[in-house]
Amino acid sequence: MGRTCPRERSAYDRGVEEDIRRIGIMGGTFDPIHHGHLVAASEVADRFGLDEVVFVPTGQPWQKADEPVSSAEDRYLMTVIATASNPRFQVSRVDIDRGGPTYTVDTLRDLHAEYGPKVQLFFITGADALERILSWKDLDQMFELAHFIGVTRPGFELSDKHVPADTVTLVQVPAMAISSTDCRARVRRGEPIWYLMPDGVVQYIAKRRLYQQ
Ligand SMILES: Nc1ncnc2c1ncn2[C@@H]1O[C@H](COP(=O)(O)OP(=O)(O)OP(=O)(O)O)[C@@H](O)[C@H]1O
Ligand SMILES: O=C(O)c1ccc[n+]([C@@H]2O[C@H](COP(=O)([O-])O)[C@@H](O)[C@H]2O)c1
Repeated sequence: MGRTCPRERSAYDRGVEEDIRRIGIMGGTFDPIHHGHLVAASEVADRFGLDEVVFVPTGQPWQKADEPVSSAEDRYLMTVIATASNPRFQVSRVDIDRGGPTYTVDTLRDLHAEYGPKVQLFFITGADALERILSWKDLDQMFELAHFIGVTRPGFELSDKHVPADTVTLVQVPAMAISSTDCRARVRRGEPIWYLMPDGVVQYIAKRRLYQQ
């Protein structure tokens, strides 16, 4: 693993005005959201002294175009349910409401426009997504709009060799061997998903009969 540090806030505070808000962005398809996402966001918020973390469900995840994805409204509501109890967690509809394929460069532009100039954005991404980041749209502009934080994920190597120097910080988070793919397969097979995600999300999946086939 490359550069890591147990507490990152001081490094990023240098030269930063006191009244600048530090906002984490946790983008994902969240089909469904699970405790791997929530633990990663919580851990990064603590290490980087973030004022809040905004969860941003994708509109159309263009790199998952070959896979069936649940409706944006179901994924948005599950994300709201999962984050509701944490006062520092918010959910944004920017990627859903923009329409079309979701590109992180647009997410960051829209959130900068919404939050105004006195904000610093930190985009949180798991090791698997970081591996593929060079395939994302308008990389140079994207890296100018936020600092990227790559987090560990069981089964994947966390490396910053895919990104330009100084654009990403790597962070170890408690290992949660959970994926949305596995959660969907469990529902299909009639296996429990309790405790892999917040109870309200388990109940929402049952109520809406998601992932039955
Ligand atoms: N268990 C986990 N630990 C750390 N990061 C995770 C974990 N699960 C997902 N992430 C990260 O959260 C972000 C959103 O992930 P996503 O919504 O695609 O979930 P997923 O579990 O990877 O879904 P799928 O299995 O459908 O691909 C990505 O950056 C991903 O790397
Ligand atoms: O910008 C891109 O081209 C791009 C390509 C693939 C994924 N992303 C973003 O990466 C985040 C995780 O995506 P996913 O598909 O792993 O759920 C989510 O915020 C996506 O919008 C972004």
